[in-house]
Amino acid sequence: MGGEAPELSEQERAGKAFPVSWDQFHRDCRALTWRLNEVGPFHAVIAITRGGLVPAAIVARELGVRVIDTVCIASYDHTKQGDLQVLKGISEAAMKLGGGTGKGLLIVDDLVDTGKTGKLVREMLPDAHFATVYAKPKGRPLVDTFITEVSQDTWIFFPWDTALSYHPPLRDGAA
Ligand SMILES: O=P(O)(O)OC[C@H]1O[C@H](OP(=O)(O)OP(=O)(O)O)[C@H](O)[C@@H]1O
Ligand SMILES: O=c1[nH]c(=O)c2nc[nH]c2[nH]1
Ligand SMILES: [Mg+2]
Repeated sequence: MGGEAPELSEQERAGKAFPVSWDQFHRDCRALTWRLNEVGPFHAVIAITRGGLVPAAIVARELGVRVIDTVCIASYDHTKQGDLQVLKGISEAAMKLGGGTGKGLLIVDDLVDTGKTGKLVREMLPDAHFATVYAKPKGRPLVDTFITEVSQDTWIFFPWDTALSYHPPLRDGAA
């Protein structure tokens, strides 16, 4: 008997699902921009890839920012977080625009969860403004501006990771 219990993924631990449609995501990004418009102007947007690319494009479009750079970080293998890997750092040109500390730069990501990714980027650009569309409680203190908070035990499903599929009715045999 015995044997080790299988390690649960973030999603299995999370349990609750929060699916987000393209329409909802676009609206939430626009709402984020309304808040950011009070804080800017910004010299450039720094998208944390890959999840930050879509909100960064929408926010930059609304704010009229044309300089967009990326910091490429990977940590989740599907729903399980491993070590953070910086695959590409911030470009020299963007660093220069932020005076070396990120002043006047806007970092954008889709969400903060544990806050590990956000913390790493904040260390690279301590004076930048950090915005995410969604925030979970553990990562929330790292973010300057966000739109919706979801509980730590919720998994957010983004429209680029999902597809429409059949859902059986609640009552057995009702199909
Ligand atoms: O606050 P944390 O616990 O660090 O998690 C948040 C990060 O995790 C996801 O990225 P992921 O590493 O899965 O890569 P992706 O953006 O390429 O999907 C998400 O887009 C955030 O960047
Ligand atoms: O699609 C995702 N949904 C989440 O809730 C999450 N947390 C970390 N990384 C995540 N990716
Ligand atoms: Mg990401």
